[in-house]
Amino acid sequence: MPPKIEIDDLTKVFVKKTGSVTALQNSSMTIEDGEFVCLVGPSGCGKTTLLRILAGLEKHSAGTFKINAEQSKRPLQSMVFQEKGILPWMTVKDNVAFGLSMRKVSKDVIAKQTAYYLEKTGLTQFANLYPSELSGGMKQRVSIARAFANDPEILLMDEPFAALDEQNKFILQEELLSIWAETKKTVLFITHSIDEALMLSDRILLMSAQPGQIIQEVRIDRPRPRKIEEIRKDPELAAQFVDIWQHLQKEVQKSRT
Ligand SMILES: Nc1ncnc2c1ncn2[C@@H]1O[C@H](COP(=O)(O)OP(=O)(O)OP(=O)(O)O)[C@@H](O)[C@H]1O
Repeated sequence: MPPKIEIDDLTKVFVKKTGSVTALQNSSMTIEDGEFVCLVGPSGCGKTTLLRILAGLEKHSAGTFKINAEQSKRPLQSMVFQEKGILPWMTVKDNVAFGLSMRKVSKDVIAKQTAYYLEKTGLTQFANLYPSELSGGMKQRVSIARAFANDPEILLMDEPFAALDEQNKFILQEELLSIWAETKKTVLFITHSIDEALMLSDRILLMSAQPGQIIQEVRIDRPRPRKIEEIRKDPELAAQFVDIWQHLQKEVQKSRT
């Protein structure tokens, strides 16, 4: 099977009146079908830009990328953002159903898929509430439920849990992993948290300071769900934590000078 995502020498230059910014330069990576990959890198290195290009929200300046689709009727990608991902004028249920209803899927399928992911994310009893009535954690559950219900070829997640408290973050990470294990979707997930990357990933890709390039990859061969205590106790994972930490320190330093 070909890789699910193939990115070759991708470059993005933002041209502004005051000058231009090279957000990505000759960035390359391949992501296998069903892989969960976290992108980690210093602020401003182009992580969000890369995701936005893959989502079709931004045009790249040079290079190529390809998302290999399995089914022509499926959307190529769904994106989950840190905030503002859900529509305030729609109920929880309608938000989850949104992507499917845009695709004119039959009402029965929409009802079934929506009910399934509401249940999976613990939202069934809140189905008729509006976003303003929800906590931050519940809003992110709605985003995740909608993204999976949409049944895309790949999922793009841009720091989806960054604004949540530690407890909620942990619960949502577990829920995400449980749905991912069932669906085996290919996920590209941006995080600033090394712990989060170690908890979730098959592979962590480390990016350089701007302009962003992939400069190292770390494989995490441990069964999931992983517990933070296990990550701390495991000498290999602890060493990987330090390695990634040092890499980030170095790149942050570079981006400041
Ligand atoms: N629409 C835009 N116009 C001009 N410059 C932009 C635009 N979007 C991003 N940039 C610039 O591109 C660079 C990369 O931004 P991007 O948001 O991709 O970084 P990031 O790695 O996601 O950062 P963070 O971790 O802080 O979210 C930054 O210098 C940013 O200012």
